[in-house]
Amino acid sequence: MRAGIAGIGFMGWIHYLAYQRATGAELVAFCTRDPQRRGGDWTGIQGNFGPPGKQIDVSDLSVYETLDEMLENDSIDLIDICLPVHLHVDAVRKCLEAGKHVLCEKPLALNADDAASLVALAESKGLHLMVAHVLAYLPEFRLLVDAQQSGKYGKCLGGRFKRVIGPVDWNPDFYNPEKVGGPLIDLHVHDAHLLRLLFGMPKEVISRGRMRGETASYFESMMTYDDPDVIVSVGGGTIDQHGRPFTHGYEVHFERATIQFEFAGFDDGTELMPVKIIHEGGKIERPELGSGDPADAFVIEVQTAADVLAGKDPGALAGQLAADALQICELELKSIKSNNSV
Ligand SMILES: NC(=O)C1=CN([C@@H]2O[C@H](COP(=O)(O)OP(=O)(O)OC[C@H]3O[C@@H](n4cnc5c(N)ncnc54)[C@H](OP(=O)(O)O)[C@@H]3O)[C@@H](O)[C@H]2O)C=CC1
Ligand SMILES: O=C1CO[C@H](CO)[C@@H](O)[C@@H]1O
Repeated sequence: MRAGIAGIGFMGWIHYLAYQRATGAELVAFCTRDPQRRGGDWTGIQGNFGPPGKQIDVSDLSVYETLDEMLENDSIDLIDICLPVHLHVDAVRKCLEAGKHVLCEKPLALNADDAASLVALAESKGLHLMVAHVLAYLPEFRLLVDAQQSGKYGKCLGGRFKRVIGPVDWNPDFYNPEKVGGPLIDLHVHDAHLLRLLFGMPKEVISRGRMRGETASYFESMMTYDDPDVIVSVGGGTIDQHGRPFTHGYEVHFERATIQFEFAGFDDGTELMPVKIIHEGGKIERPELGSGDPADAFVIEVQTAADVLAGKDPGALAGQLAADALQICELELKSIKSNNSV
């Protein structure tokens, strides 16, 4: 698979690093508005994980200022979209119209209708639209999906999930529904996608939350499914207190095992309650889960995209799952706003 990255920011850099390590997925091009970055100076990029950006060798890469120019390169199979979310819909549409497969960073769009229209467009063109929902490739979360799919611990009966951050002062548009969509669409969508993978679409959603403008800033949701035994609660959002770390975690129970995990990224270091699988009968297993570097999951992600172009099932990357995840977030917002279950 020959790929071109659109947008060189935090995710553009992480995806670039992933292509350096992936097999079968080759980065051949990128586009950026920034002349310095077109010259390979990617210093100054720094996200909340991964190494800082550095000078890269662009001699073997085709470099463009705009996506339109990059789309004229017939040798590119797939465009890897690492642009801000408010640009995703136009960018994905353009790529599909130009006959390119797409791997788009999460969330696919700012709302479920736009996401569904992109999925339909890809289908009508016979192209793959994949969404880089990375959680399903992080080993701490992957093992839940694998256990659910293999049925090795019996039915997945439910769980509690959380994903919370401190104040978002790095992005003034964070709570703007036209730009980022607040924590529901930017952050919680990771869990909505995971829940969709584990449990399907909920039958009923009951959410309560604190609003900030048109979007929820902090919320708790209960979800029920066709199977009355399955009970899920999920919470998240922003706590506006400086120093409050990013945290995520879960406790998920199956018929024959319970799995627990917690992570906190404090300013002065990370703290972890590593994954534990508590088996029926009480045996506690502490599985070895790779290097702990989240960047590894992006290598698997681009490698999986290449496998999809070679004929494999898209699995967690399927565009429809990303559209469903946005629909779950919208159901939660609707429940919060109406003070009713939906
Ligand atoms: N999976 C994950 O863990 C994460 C996913 N994300 C997702 O990745 C996507 C990109 O986020 P992130 O990399 O953090 O964002 P950044 O702001 O760091 O990078 C986005 C890049 O898009 C380009 N761009 C082009 N047009 C515009 C425009 N009009 N306004 C702003 N930027 C523009 C810029 O690159 P240039 O100057 O080269 O054109 C910019 O650097 C989002 O969808 C986000 O939700 C983000 C963080 C983590
Ligand atoms: O997906 C993401 C990971 O978490 C970040 C917050 O810490 C989000 O802003 C980002 O979009």
